[in-house]
Amino acid sequence: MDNKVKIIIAGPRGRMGSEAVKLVNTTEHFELLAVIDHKHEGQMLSDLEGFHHINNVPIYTDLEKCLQSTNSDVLIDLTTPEVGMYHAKTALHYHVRPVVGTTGFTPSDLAELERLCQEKNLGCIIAPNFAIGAVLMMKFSQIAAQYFNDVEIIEMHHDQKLDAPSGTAVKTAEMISAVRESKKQGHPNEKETLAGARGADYTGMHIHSVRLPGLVAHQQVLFGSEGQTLTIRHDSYNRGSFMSGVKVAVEKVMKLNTFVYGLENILE
Ligand SMILES: NC(=O)c1ccc[n+]([C@@H]2O[C@H](COP(=O)([O-])OP(=O)(O)OC[C@H]3O[C@@H](n4cnc5c(N)ncnc54)[C@H](O)[C@@H]3O)[C@@H](O)[C@H]2O)c1
Ligand SMILES: O=C(O)C1=N[C@H](C(=O)O)CCC1
Repeated sequence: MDNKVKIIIAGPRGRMGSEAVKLVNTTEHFELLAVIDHKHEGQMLSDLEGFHHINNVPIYTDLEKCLQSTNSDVLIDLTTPEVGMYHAKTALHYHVRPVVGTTGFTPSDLAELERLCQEKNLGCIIAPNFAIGAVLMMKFSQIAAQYFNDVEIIEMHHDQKLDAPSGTAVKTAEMISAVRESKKQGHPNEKETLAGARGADYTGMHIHSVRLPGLVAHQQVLFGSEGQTLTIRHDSYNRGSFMSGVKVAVEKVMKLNTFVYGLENILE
């Protein structure tokens, strides 16, 4: 019996999932037991392009079947919102701790997962952004919002992203609104002559989503008051930037029996 954390990764061929496979495969105290894909059932990961060097990792298309056949500790999910929600719930039912980077969950999805964690007395981490710099950007923005009531969030991502606004932008807005008095920003009589010009409205602050090829994941939070502005900005230039956060989350979730939403809640 070894002390390695036994891990399943859902979405191994994706931009994030393939980095996570690399991380787990090169971390001594982690062991990749299996992966969940929506195809290639019955094949081995080593059969697939880019993974020839990774031995003894079966591919399942059905998470339940995988959980019944393996003795795993943690499920890392990097898929899509609907799939991620199903995976997180299924993992908890099988007493496996989810670490979810997938974004696009609704508040009721999060509440449901929190309830399930309580019922099962199990840890689960939902992290809209695993990059330490992004977590700091959110924390610094929360501090700044205590002094600046007017704020706009501009998030910029690659054009293959499915959800808008990004999970990071939503989390930033939530953290800011926890300390900011709700305020409808801009001129009281402002009118959009082109629908959407002012972006999404979150308790009166605005969120703008940019999608362009060439981008990875970027966000700036702009504050303004009399005669001054403050801009807090974070840039992820590659998916490697998220991996130290994934590693910490996997390690921490093993010691948790509660639901955690946001990496800021587990960083020391
Ligand atoms: N938390 C973070 O730090 C962070 C960072 C980057 C991306 N993300 C999020 O992670 C998710 C994935 O992003 P990406 O850029 O890697 O996307 P991607 O499209 O490159 O990868 C998603 C993968 O999920 C797989 N998939 C779809 N349905 C599946 C199913 N039923 N079973 C198994 N696999 C399935 C797809 O085949 C694909 O390979 C998105 O929600 C994104 O917003 C989070
Ligand atoms: O590439 C993505 O997709 C990203 N999604 C997360 C979000 O929605 O905030 C984190 C950054 C990258």
